[in-house]
Amino acid sequence: MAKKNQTLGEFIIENQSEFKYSSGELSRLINSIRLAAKVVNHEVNKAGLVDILGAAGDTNIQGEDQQKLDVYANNAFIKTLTNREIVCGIASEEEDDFITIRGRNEKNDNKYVVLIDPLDGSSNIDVNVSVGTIFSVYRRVTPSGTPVTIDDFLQPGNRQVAAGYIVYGTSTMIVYSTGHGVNGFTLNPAIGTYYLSHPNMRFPEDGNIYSVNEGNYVHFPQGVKDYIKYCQQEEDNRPYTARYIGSLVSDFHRNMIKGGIYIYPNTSKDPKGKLRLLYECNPMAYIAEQAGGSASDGTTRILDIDPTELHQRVPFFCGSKNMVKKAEEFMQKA
Ligand SMILES: O=P(O)(O)OC[C@H]1O[C@](O)(COP(=O)(O)O)[C@@H](O)[C@@H]1O
Ligand SMILES: [Mg+2]
Ligand SMILES: [Mg+2]
Repeated sequence: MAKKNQTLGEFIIENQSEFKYSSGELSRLINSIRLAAKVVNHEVNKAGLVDILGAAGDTNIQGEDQQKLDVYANNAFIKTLTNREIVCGIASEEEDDFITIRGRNEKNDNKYVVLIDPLDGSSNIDVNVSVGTIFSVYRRVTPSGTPVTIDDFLQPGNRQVAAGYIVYGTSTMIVYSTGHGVNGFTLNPAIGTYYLSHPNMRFPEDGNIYSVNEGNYVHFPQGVKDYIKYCQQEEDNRPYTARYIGSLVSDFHRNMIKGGIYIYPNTSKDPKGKLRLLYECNPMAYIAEQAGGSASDGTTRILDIDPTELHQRVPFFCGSKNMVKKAEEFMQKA
């Protein structure tokens, strides 16, 4: 049973046996993410003082200008996971292709692959608005000891064994699940320890917050336009409140605590949407469902989508169960 203010380290050890394949490997993996998150948090917190603001000068495979903090966070997570010899492969928003991790003597019998969005909400880095990191963990499908292949990464979200995010905001938190509910841990920066501050997090079934970039309204599908009109009507407990931080992790986190829906639909500009299935939508959908919420692409459950590409994009509707259901009804009707 999760005890409030338990440290993350204690929680990981205590709950290890809950995990079907428990061999300590997944615990060590979560511990590595905890460590890398502290390294990144340290840099984020003094972003204005050190040369970490602004663009790094390169573009990633998505055609986006990489920010210096994107690159820093990417290196921090890859280095930590590689050095601790805890995974056999890593895929990242900031890497064109997946990385094969070769352990000692070129043999790697680690069982897990990790997919990460090292820095989520990059457009907010330079303006001191909260950003995050998102991670997703799978057991490999190829034989242990052999180099990973793309098949180890292109698995549907319902096969995740763990997922979570770090939010670097007014406080720094790790929120994750290994399939037994969602727990949130807050970092005490003075001593560098995470404490269980939000045990058993649950999405309220209903909410009154909607998060969507209405600046793209004219490009939205009719169903989304109709749903936004519905949110703005004077009726029942509406109009809802519009809140959009522009960092998926932060918008999701607020909506999970208060009740709400986040929508990044396909648009006439981006027919497949903007967010990436493997390291943004799958892990957030996993957390949402573990917390009693739901996530779809407007019709199909996100976790049931069979991935075909490492950086593929999907429309994303995620949050309080009844709000997502209502938005899907508008998408079907349109
Ligand atoms: O500026 P827009 O088009 O509203 O997009 C904001 C969305 O894009 C993202 O920044 C994409 O993530 P990255 O910053 O990791 O590329 C989300 O965090 C956010 O919700
Ligand atoms: Mg992102
Ligand atoms: Mg990112």
